[in-house]
Amino acid sequence: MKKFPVPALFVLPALEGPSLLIEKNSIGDGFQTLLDYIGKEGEDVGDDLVVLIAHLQYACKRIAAVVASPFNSVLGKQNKNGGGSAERDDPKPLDIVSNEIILSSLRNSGKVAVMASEEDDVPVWITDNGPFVVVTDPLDGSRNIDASIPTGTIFGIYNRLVELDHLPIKEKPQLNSLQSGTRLIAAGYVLYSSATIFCVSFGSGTHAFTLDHTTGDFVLTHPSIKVPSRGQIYSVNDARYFDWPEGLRQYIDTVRQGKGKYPKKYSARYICSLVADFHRTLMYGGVAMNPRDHLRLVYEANPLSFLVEQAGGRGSDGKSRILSLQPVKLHQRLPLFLGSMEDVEELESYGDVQQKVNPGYEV
Ligand SMILES: O=P(O)(O)OC[C@H]1O[C@](O)(COP(=O)(O)O)[C@@H](O)[C@@H]1O
Repeated sequence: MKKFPVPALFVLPALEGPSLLIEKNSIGDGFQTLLDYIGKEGEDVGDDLVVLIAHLQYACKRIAAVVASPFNSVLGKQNKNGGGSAERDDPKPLDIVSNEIILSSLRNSGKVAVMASEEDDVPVWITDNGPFVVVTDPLDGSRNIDASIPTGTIFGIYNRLVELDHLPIKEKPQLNSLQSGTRLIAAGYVLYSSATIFCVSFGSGTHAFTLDHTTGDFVLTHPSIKVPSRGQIYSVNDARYFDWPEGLRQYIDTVRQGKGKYPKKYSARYICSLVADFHRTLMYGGVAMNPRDHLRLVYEANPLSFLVEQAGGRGSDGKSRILSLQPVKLHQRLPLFLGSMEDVEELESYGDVQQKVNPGYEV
């Protein structure tokens, strides 16, 4: 039998059972956990941000436990009392629990001035001298929870705008939260799936850490992720085909037939859970999209665009770079196209790809 050269590997000794083989990372040796990686010997993001990330990862471990709990079936049900608003969908109890878990961790960190959440009408002012502003969708894809389909937490981190400190408490949380995506200092998501993955960027590459349930640590498993410049997968809810504009129909028809710039027939993948669809796109390339005004600029589009750009890809609203858009309101929705540079650029070249018809779909 042909022998393959063994790549540089190191072996993490397991307490019991088979050893766990993990590819040696390209950032350097020794940065095995998320907290190692962002500490002084790693990317050194600064003490304040280390404290914030430590609290955030703790919150996400708690959410991971809640979504996997046998007792979550009640929490997954729709909130019959509403609780949404004109701009927000009705939250499920699990959305609310996740929101509270994140809020309490951010409070405990002492490092956060404002938290703006997809689940709250207005941002919460936490502490005057907290250096950071956190925007978050605490549990995206919660409509999937009863079927145990993956969900995720999305977050973005900005510096607090000290020049706004003199403003009244009614104004400064909102203005701090409406910063353009170009000002993000970090962003990430946590995927709750067969593995729990914490994917983050501090502005120099996108890195993913997988939860090791034996130690409770997020271990670096995907350093310096590069989204392939071209994929062969499109991800969209194509039951909406007849509500799409002509340009988007043409694009999808073209790549399905292998008649696009990349002469291969594309495959479709759509989980209908943004973090899961985005994570797969980061790994395999292609384009993940929601062409109607549904996903939110502040909580979803900006953080994920930051991550995909840091991985060499593109985040677009079908016409422009997402990160360059100035948010005008907190719960602003927009069409979203994320993925491989060449795929997103090719899609944009069809011009008319934003779905204007948005009748309100039941499922
Ligand atoms: O119904 P569509 O247009 O396929 O939208 C699905 C998208 O909506 C989401 O479920 C988020 O919407 P909600 O915030 O209303 O749950 C994403 O996870 C998913 O990608």
